[in-house]
Amino acid sequence: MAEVKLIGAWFSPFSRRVEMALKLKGVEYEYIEEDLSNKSPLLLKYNPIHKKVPVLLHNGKPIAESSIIIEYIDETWEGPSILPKDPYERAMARFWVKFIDEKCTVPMWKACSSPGEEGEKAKEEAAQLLKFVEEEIKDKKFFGGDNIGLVDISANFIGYWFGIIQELMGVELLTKEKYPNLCEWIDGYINHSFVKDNLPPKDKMTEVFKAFTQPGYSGYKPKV
Ligand SMILES: N[C@@H](CCC(=O)N[C@@H](CS)C(=O)NCC(=O)O)C(=O)O
Repeated sequence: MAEVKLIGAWFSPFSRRVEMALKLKGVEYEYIEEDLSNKSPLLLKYNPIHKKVPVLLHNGKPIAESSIIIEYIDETWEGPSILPKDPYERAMARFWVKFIDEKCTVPMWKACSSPGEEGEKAKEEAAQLLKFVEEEIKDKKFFGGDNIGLVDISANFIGYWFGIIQELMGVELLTKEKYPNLCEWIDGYINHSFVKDNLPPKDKMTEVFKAFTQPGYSGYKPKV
């Protein structure tokens, strides 16, 4: 039997994406929790370039970068498709994942965490970028159509993590009034039985974000 291991961090939206993909396909795997404030020789050996989680090990061979891992999982195991079959739809799914990862996440994070002018600028930028995502989801149940797919899994920061940060920091950016479609997607997404079971508990996540904001905190913190 194939041996599948995942090096991850429980609080990481990127790790959770991969866990969701493995579970969607029904792949059995061993989970190895990484301490990002004191990286293990295992992580450094298998992801020497980025030194980040997640890393998937399949029969001892490593794959890094969550989007690449998810595509690998989709191509390797049978079960519900994570990427659309149609080449155009597949290209567009990749486009939205890239857009969310490379354009949206940092301003969203800064909108909540940066003080003063930088924070205000980030809020404006994030608000505009989220409008594109709002347009894309429109009246679809999921980005993947009727079923959860690549973009849904990959938008888990928007769907879950961001809500916790907003609440903690008292920011009201992604609201029902301004983003009704996206908020409806969030409701459907986080309450979907499969997703619900694959998200870190809100109170534990809040503690992590609280710790990041403490003066003198020296543990792992996302670099933006
Ligand atoms: N582009 C990467 C991002 C992964 C990532 O940022 N992982 C964070 C945890 S949320 C990490 O391992 N950070 C360690 C570091 O920056 O040193 C992916 O999609 O897998």
